[in-house]
Amino acid sequence: MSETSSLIIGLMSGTSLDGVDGVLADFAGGAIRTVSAAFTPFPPELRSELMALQAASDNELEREALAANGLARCYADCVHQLLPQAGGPVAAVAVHGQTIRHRPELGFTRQTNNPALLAELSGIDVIADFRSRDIAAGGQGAPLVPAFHAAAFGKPGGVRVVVNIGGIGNISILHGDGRVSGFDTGPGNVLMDLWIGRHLGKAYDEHGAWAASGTVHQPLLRALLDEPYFRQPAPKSTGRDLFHDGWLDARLQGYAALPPQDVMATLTRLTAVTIADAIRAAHAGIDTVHVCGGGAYNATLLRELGAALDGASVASTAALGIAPNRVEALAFAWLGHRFLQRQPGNLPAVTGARGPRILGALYPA
Ligand SMILES: Nc1ncnc2c1ncn2[C@@H]1O[C@H](COP(=O)(O)OP(=O)(O)OP(=O)(O)O)[C@@H](O)[C@H]1O
Ligand SMILES: CC(=O)N[C@H]1[C@@H]2OC[C@@H](O2)[C@@H](O)[C@@H]1O[C@H](C)C(=O)O
Repeated sequence: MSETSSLIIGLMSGTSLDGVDGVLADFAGGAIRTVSAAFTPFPPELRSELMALQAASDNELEREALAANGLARCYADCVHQLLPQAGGPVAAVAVHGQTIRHRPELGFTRQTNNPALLAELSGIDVIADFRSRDIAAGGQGAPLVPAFHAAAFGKPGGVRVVVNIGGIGNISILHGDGRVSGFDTGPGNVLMDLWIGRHLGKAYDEHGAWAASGTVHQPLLRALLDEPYFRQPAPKSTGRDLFHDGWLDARLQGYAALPPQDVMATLTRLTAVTIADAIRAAHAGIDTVHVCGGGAYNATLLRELGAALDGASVASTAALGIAPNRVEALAFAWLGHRFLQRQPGNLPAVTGARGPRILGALYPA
């Protein structure tokens, strides 16, 4: 480990399963600064294997180990894209891994990865496995980004709301007195991606154009909203363990005649209203929300979110200085920085853990 370097690389591959977002960050003097960013898409075979590993399947122990090796190679590619901009030693690579199971109620979460191989391929200390200590302390192990949102976006004396819309959605309410609340709201893009993939063979609905061509179907929306997770009190977190194709297909029974673009419009509305309801329940009278994650590029979704919040203004985190597609990777760089300082990374008020804990495990170079 380079004790003197303030540079840390953060790597995030999230529930959308599109690839690896990486940032090279500089934490010198207590600042949080992005030096450069990179994206490494997953090779198609790795993506489909990671997708298959989201549910129980044949010979999954061996297949998971092989996928972890493939992932580590993708992470190493992303690190090698970022290193030329470092201009000096990098203290550590902080890597999330790929969630393939998230079952805090059973006492585990699994972010597959081979951090030892990444340390070998990069020659840099690797910090991995950020969620399991929080779960060991009775927490959800997620969401972890609210602590980073508070550090990067908090506004003393005023309330800020940050919404991450990745595969899953999660909110952070940053209160003016320093208190932070937050939880996973439910589906972000995961159901929309699934639906457009099935009908148009596309990875996602570019700018929400397809959804905008359809009409929201109220009975289907009510059927989708009739999911106990939405009413469950925080702390709570979720993932593809709940929101997968089987979940959607069960609720679509009886709606086979609906035009697919109407289903898309309804799924987009579902994401917007579940996020808006969660924000309203956590704090009344919000006039602005800041969105990050890939959903920030879906104009229809942002319009729906503003409407569901009674006309509140919806901006991207770019307005606060960090591009929406960089926030999560930067959050993991920050969590790596906390680990190196032996500072807690979790917020017990968010995850429900018994107390603050240092998150992560070190694989020396
Ligand atoms: N131009 C765009 N138009 C519409 N949607 C987009 C656009 N760009 C990205 N997205 C959406 O954002 C998703 C990727 O978001 P992101 O990378 O934040 O997710 P993630 O980090 O994998 O998920 P999570 O935060 O749940 O772990 C894509 O799958 C797509 O649905
Ligand atoms: C178990 C897991 O990987 N959860 C992810 C997922 O993607 C969004 C949401 O669900 C959030 O809970 C979390 O990611 C972010 C980075 C978090 O921990 O805050």
